[in-house]
Amino acid sequence: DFPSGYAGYHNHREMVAELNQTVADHGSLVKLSSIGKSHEGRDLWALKISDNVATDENEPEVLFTCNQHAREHLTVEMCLRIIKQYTDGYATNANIKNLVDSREIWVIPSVNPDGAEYDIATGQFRAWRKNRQGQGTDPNRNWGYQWGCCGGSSGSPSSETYRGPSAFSAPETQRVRDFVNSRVVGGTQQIKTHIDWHTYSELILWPYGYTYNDTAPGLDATQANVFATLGRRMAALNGYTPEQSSDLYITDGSVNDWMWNAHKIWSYTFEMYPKTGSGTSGFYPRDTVIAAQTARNDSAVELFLSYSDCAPRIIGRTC
Ligand SMILES: NS(=O)(=O)N[C@@H](Cc1ccccc1)C(=O)O
Ligand SMILES: [Zn+2]
Repeated sequence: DFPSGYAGYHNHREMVAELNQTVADHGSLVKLSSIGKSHEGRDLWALKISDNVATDENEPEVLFTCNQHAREHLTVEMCLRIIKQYTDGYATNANIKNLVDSREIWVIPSVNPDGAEYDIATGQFRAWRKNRQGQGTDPNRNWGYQWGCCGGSSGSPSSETYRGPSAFSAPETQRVRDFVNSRVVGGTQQIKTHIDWHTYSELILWPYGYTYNDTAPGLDATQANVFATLGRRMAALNGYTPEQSSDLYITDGSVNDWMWNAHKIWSYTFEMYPKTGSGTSGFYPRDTVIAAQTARNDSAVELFLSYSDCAPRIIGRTC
């Protein structure tokens, strides 16, 4: 379990209990389902939030994924914050009610539960990043677009950025892939926008990560402008630094590149608090920061949801 000073973080059992409590408290707004199993057999939970939640309505869908990287425990708290905002807030906040009524919101609070549990299993943090297959695969180098193309990952199993033996070799990326693929209804991908939550550095990142170029096959200048404009608008609200992810460093096989190329989903990474840290200490802020550092993103998430029907509207275009 988490060491003292970190009890406010949810371990896997506590996270599942929180999801079940949300179903108990807001049964008409949420539907909890498993999209399958992790390598070690833990359920990968997805919570759907919407009015008429049992019906697949013709509404734009939004996906939030958290905890691809095991040690980035603050991101689980961020996904739980989004769930709380858009369920508890429904009855009292008109903006929240409008967004829940007009969208279908999917939240996957832990993509890598095996790694997250391994990181805390001894009661001392292990600074574990990857999943638990063999020496570990980095889920965020295992996605199937430009996998291993460009020096943005490692072929060495011991590496922190090991891409795996093949694209989608990790059960966890396979399950999220299959879920997203399943949201193609009548030939149209219903999920329009996505945020993948990470720590740390306080950044908002967008594709492509595999190339330094702003435009590349499947991503033209107008689309790059939409990514940057919406990214900058969100950064103005949470104080993070907005940039194309390759401005940070080249990555290949990241979730954002696949979401965009395979489905044209406007897919971002948010790197949360802290802005800087000494090595791995930055991954372990005490639980006293959880409330402020998750609520810090409330307005950026609200703006994101408001543009999720048509992100190009941010630059005055129609869909
Ligand atoms: N969370 S992190 O420290 O691992 N940083 C992320 C940053 C990142 C995320 C998405 C695309 C490119 C880069 C990573 O996957 O390397
Ligand atoms: Zn990460």
